[in-house]
Amino acid sequence: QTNSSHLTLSYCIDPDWMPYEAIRNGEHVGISSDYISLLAASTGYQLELFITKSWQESLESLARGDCDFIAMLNKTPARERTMVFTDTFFTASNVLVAKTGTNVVHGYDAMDGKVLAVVRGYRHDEYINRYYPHIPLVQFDTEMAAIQAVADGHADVAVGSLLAVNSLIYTHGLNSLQVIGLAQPHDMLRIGVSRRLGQGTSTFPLSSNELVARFNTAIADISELQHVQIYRKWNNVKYVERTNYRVFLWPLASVLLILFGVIWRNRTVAAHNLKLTRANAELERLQEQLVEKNRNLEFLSIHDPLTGLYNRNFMLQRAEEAVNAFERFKLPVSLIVMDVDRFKSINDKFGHSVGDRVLVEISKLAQRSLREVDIVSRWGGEEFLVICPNTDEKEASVLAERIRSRCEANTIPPVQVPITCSFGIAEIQQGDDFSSWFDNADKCLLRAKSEGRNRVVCNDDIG
Ligand SMILES: Nc1nc2c(ncn2[C@@H]2O[C@H](COP(=O)(O)OP(=O)(O)OP(=O)(O)O)[C@@H](O)[C@H]2O)c(=O)[nH]1
Repeated sequence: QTNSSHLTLSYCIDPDWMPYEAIRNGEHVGISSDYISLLAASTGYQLELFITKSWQESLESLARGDCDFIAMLNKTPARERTMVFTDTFFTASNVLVAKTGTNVVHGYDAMDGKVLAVVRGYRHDEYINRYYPHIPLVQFDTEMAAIQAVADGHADVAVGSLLAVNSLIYTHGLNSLQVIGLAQPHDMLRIGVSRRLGQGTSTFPLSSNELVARFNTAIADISELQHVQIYRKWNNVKYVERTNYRVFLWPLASVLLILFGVIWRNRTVAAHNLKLTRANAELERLQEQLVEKNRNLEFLSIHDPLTGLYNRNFMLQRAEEAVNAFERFKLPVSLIVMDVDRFKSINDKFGHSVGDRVLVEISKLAQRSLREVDIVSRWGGEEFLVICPNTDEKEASVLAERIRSRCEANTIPPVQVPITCSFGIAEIQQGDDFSSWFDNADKCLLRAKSEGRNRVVCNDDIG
């Protein structure tokens, strides 16, 4: 009679075959670890992991009797010599892996001289040697080493179980590799119980066949839901993570692209705006220059550039207006013609620029001496003309006298002596046009000159 709760069995696994099984920090992890837990619970046996460093070592440990069974492996004719196998409790596809861009290969018949990487002691090693002896094989200790050999160009194709291959490709970032086809046969994973069990030195009360029968009962009890849960638990977190990265990659790239687009556009617009602002500022400056020039032109068109007084053209227009206004309103208006005395001698003696300065000073003096309403202009050379609106001859002669006396009292350096002026005045008469009106004033000026200069002569004085 056996008390199953005290019965202990040790088992070996492949220490590096995720997600099927592996030893991590001395613990059994992976798909087979969950099945072992279910079987332990179902049988009541204590199932203990015997730690090994490689798959080869696990097979050897079983052969030596260090472990009683192997947790998960395929049945092969060679293995059947040392093990009795349970029913299959997990199936998985095998795949061929090669560099991205390699043609798809359907099975080993299409290998076409390619060098195939396999794991030493795995079923494929035995299977290909038996059925496809012409395929050149290179053997590696782990699936990772076999796949890495393809990535590094030491082999053309590697064969491995789908889940493990996926896991390795994605956890190790071997982006240059891809699955190029399915490889027969599929994995039909079972427990392999050592034929030594129940024989020789074995203290276990059941024979290997009896234990297999016991395990088969437990395997049959595993529900489909439990199978699915185990599969989903271990099939393969990394793969999902990586898929997520890809899901985010395009949106992220699009967002970055749009962001760069917006930044680039803003920079372009800003640069364009800066150009526009500068162009506008330049335009404004030119416009101001133009306005200023127009203002100068306008000024020059009606002013004398030397003295700043109105010029002859402007004065002619104002004089015509004065004649017209007189014809309509009969209000008195007088004309004063003023001429600098002996100006030629000033030019001759002191030079033309001193002569210019004298003209400027006398202009200012005349302007200061007249009323707001009077219009004073430089008529030509050293001759000035003043229109005095609402002014009769007598009143105009008072104005002229004021200018005359101020000139006389004034000296303009370097001319030592006072510079005097002579004046002719005529009030407009009925029937006068500008020409006759001016002639009258000019005659008076000639009289003033001939009578000794520095004096004011009115039309009335001539009679
Ligand atoms: N410096 C200067 N001289 C001028 C200007 N316009 C005319 N003149 C000179 O003024 C002088 C006028 O001389 P005249 O017409 O002989 O008369 P005046 O010397 O003033 O003698 P009276 O009029 O008879 O008193 C001439 O020599 C002209 O060359 C000017 O804008 N600047």
